[in-house]
Amino acid sequence: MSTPLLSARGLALSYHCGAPPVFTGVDLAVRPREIVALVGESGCGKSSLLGLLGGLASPSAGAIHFRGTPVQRTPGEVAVVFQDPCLLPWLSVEGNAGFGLGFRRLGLPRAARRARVAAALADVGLAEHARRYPHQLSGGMAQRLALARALGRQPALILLDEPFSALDAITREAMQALLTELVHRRASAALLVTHDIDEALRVSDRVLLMGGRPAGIVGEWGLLGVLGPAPRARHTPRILDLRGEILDALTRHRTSQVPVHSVSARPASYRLPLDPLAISETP
Ligand SMILES: Nc1ncnc2c1ncn2[C@@H]1O[C@H](COP(=O)(O)OP(=O)(O)OP(=O)(O)O)[C@@H](O)[C@H]1O
Repeated sequence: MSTPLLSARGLALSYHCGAPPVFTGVDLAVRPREIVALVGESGCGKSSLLGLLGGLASPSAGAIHFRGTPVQRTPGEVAVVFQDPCLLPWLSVEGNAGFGLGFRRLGLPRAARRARVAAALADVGLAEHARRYPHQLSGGMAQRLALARALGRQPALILLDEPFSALDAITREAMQALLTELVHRRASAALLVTHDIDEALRVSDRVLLMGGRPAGIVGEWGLLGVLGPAPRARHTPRILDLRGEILDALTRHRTSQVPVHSVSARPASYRLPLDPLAISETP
């Protein structure tokens, strides 16, 4: 098996000295060309874990390795995409896509920067909107631009924190297909934090479930051999079985005390809400 691009061993995080840890003992790995989905109940620590992996905070314990080497700072080969596209309103689409590429430490000549931005905007279908400004974009376009900004760095690994959760269902599916296509074509890898088990089953090669208190990785499902390559059709019988399995595991490893109603009587056509545990059973 190939060396993981990114791996974590025994990661723990407490936000304050003496506070109970949000998670402990987290081991995970993301391999080249792999899309891994991280799912779990709201508040269990998914974003906090992604923040550690993306270098936005330091762990209380444990180690992060990149290409097998321990790292203190997240390398430039890792890019992060947040739920909020975080665009700079005074910069054009082109300017936002290239933001950061001009940093001196990257040493990128102007022509190379322009080529990267053009390629990234073409990849996400925004080439013809390069001169627009963020207020002239739809939510889906803004999210594609955030993805283009990450792609411009030509990352080996993209960390995504619920990047599509604010989009309508059709745009979300288009973005999911785009993400899988880009990861496969650019031979990179992705770790996707999502509330949405359907999304995890549609786009990922492997699902990790975070849960418990303090949280940890409590379940893992390899999808590639079972469901074939992503993106996948919705609601095939095997996907529905797996969705039930993951939801049951999620319920067993709950973090919070939000009441949960029976999941067994749910019809096959039941549509998961964004937070699968915030279920109010209307007849
Ligand atoms: N900066 C912070 N300071 C203190 N506590 C924090 C901070 N950020 C998050 N937390 C706490 O850490 C826990 C995990 O939060 P986190 O946002 O990582 O969960 P999550 O699984 O991503 O949630 P959601 O799915 O709702 O986004 C929560 O109890 C939260 O209140």
